[in-house]
Amino acid sequence: MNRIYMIGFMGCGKSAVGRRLSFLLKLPFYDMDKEIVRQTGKTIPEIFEEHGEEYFRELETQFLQNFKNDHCIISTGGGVTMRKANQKIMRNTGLVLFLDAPFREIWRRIHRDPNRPIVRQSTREEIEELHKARYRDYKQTAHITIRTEFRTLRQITQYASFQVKRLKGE
Ligand SMILES: Nc1ncnc2c1ncn2[C@@H]1O[C@H](COP(=O)(O)OP(=O)(O)O)[C@@H](O)[C@H]1O
Ligand SMILES: O=C(O)C1=C[C@@H](OP(=O)(O)O)[C@@H](O)[C@H](O)C1
Ligand SMILES: [Mg+2]
Repeated sequence: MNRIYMIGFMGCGKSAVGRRLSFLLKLPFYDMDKEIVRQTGKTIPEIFEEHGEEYFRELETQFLQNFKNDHCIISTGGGVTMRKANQKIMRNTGLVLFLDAPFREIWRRIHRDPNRPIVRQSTREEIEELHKARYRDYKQTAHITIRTEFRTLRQITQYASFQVKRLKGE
């Protein structure tokens, strides 16, 4: 299949860049978190509070296993690479783009956001540890790593588009 997946830590820009890239490449856009909210009728914090993180992880895997559309852009949630099965599905069904943002920038963007339950429950130090712990999985899963520091959303989107076309031989 011919999908484009955006991966990376919370706040690295997956949703924002994914949406812009979908306009640029004229492809439908899906945000996994939004799809899960739509399917369950619950917000992400509600799912975490009522059922726990493991249940949310299961919903992510089910989404990846059951999703049928091809030729589209999918922005994932920052924890999607925690499961090897998810890594495998993504690599086997599309191109995987990792948005690599510096932690201080990530923290600035996410620390006051009430919609990210993991941030709400943790200290800055804990989130920084999580960023470090996940970094290798992002790198290993991605076909392309894009460093976002000092780049605007527009520049990142254009660079992503260029890399996608290059890898597809267009
Ligand atoms: N390169 C960037 N420059 C400026 N703002 C950015 C950049 N990348 C992301 N943002 C902003 O940071 C916030 C978090 O981005 P978002 O796309 O929701 O991240 P993610 O989906 O990876 O968690 C949004 O308000 C977004 O517009
Ligand atoms: O990193 C994580 O474990 C999570 C990231 C979130 O998505 P974003 O990466 O879009 O913030 C969302 O899936 C959930 O809050 C858990
Ligand atoms: Mg997002």
